[in-house]
Amino acid sequence: MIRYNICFIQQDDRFLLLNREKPSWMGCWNGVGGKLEPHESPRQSMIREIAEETGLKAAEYLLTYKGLVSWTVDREQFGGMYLYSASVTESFAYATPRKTAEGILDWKALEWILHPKNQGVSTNIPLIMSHFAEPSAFHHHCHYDDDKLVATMTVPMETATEMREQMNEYVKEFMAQNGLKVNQPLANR
Ligand SMILES: Nc1nc2c([nH]c(=O)n2[C@H]2C[C@H](O)[C@@H](COP(=O)(O)OP(=O)(O)OP(=O)(O)O)O2)c(=O)[nH]1
Repeated sequence: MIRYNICFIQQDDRFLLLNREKPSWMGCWNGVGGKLEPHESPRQSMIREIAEETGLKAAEYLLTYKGLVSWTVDREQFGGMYLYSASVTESFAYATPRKTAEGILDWKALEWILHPKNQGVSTNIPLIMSHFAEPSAFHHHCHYDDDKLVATMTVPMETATEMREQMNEYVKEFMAQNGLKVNQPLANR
């Protein structure tokens, strides 16, 4: 059910974003991350993805678990990703733009990422990142209809052990509140 992870690597007020070459993501700046491999913990997977996509080693940043992002699409698909931030020290030099096998990496200012008219970042990033300064982990859910983001919610997520249960409950409540129906129990997706 939660098959992906994503990390926003931070240095001062800028974030290292990836513009993937994959047709589905092209032209869209997003965090670093990908799919969890079987038997990997979310954190192990995040460290592996960061290394694969940026070359950064675990000793070079401080990884913080920020919560969960999930989405429902056209009342059919349901997906989720573990959310992390990573901070690198002020003095750490990581030159960009950098062309990698996945696409282009570049530092982007938070102000640019959050700008209301910015269409160059993945749609839900400004919403996710506006909660980044909060000290506790949160769950952000978004619903898309016909490729448009039509409803979102953000709730605090207190403990990792309650995470999956909480997520299902919140999503069911959210779907009901918005008059949306899913055809199968969310847990089986
Ligand atoms: N901002 C944002 N990111 C998303 C959403 N959905 C989603 O999969 N992502 C993230 C998760 C991953 O970090 C990335 C997907 O990358 P990808 O398409 O290259 O993943 P992949 O399955 O090929 O994984 P991999 O080969 O890199 O292991 O995008 C979304 O709705 N919003």
